[in-house]
Amino acid sequence: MSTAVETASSAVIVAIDGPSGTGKSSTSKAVAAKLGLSYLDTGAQYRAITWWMLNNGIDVASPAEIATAAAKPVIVSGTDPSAPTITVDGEDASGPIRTQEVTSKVSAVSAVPEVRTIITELQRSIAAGAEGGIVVEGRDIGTTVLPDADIKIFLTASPEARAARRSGEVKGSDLAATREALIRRDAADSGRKTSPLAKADDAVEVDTTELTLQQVIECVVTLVEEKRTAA
Ligand SMILES: Nc1ncnc2c1ncn2[C@@H]1O[C@H](COP(=O)(O)OP(=O)(O)O)[C@@H](O)[C@H]1O
Ligand SMILES: Nc1ccn([C@H]2C[C@H](O)[C@@H](COP(=O)(O)OP(=O)(O)O)O2)c(=O)n1
Repeated sequence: MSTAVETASSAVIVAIDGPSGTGKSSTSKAVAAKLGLSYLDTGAQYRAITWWMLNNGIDVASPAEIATAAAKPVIVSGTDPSAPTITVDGEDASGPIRTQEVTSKVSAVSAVPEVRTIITELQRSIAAGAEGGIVVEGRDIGTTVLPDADIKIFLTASPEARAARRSGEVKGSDLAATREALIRRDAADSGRKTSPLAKADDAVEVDTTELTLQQVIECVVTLVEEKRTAA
């Protein structure tokens, strides 16, 4: 499998990775909008394939069943940062992929190598087609999907900060339970065999615990602009 992604020479590819709640999606969308780049949420694609498996009677406790079905759903991602979209077999999946059921199963589905091969190819073809450049966010973008990205960022934050951010999104959610669920998902995502959540050696690590979202966005915009000027 080739990892090289060819884009126009002026097109910048930005890879943003990190655990849940570190600010990847909010930062990536804002940076892409500010710099006129496309935007790809790779977590949404893993959520979409998980949603399809759950809807189609696949036993998500069985890696063999998941592997056999992995190529069946047609997942399409819209990459406008001001209105990102995701469809599965032509159906809008943006709402249903965020349910608790999908969140609790997505690590198991995304650990299956056949799933990762298919989704990784899809991600590379989207990045290659983004003529003006793209911000791609996920867990393995800098290490596996786009190892030649022009700039790689790895966002971190304390589990407490991440849990507070996540439970702030859902009215009446239990902070301790959210924290435990986050830690469990991070452990599964970091511990899987195939392209685990990891910082690439050449990624810039940004700890967002004490930063506002605005500060993180400015930091990443500056890093991308410095890179563009140096190129
Ligand atoms: N630096 C920050 N400070 C406070 N809240 C933040 C910060 N970054 C992101 N958030 C909020 O935290 C939540 C999770 O952010 P999100 O971008 O979805 O993270 P991720 O994509 O890494 O899971 C969102 O509600 C977002 O607005
Ligand atoms: N590049 C990626 C992106 C996400 N995943 C998997 C692992 C994650 O727990 C799930 C969901 O990712 P998503 O970014 O939507 O998660 P959160 O926004 O942090 O809740 O998908 C992955 O394995 N590889």
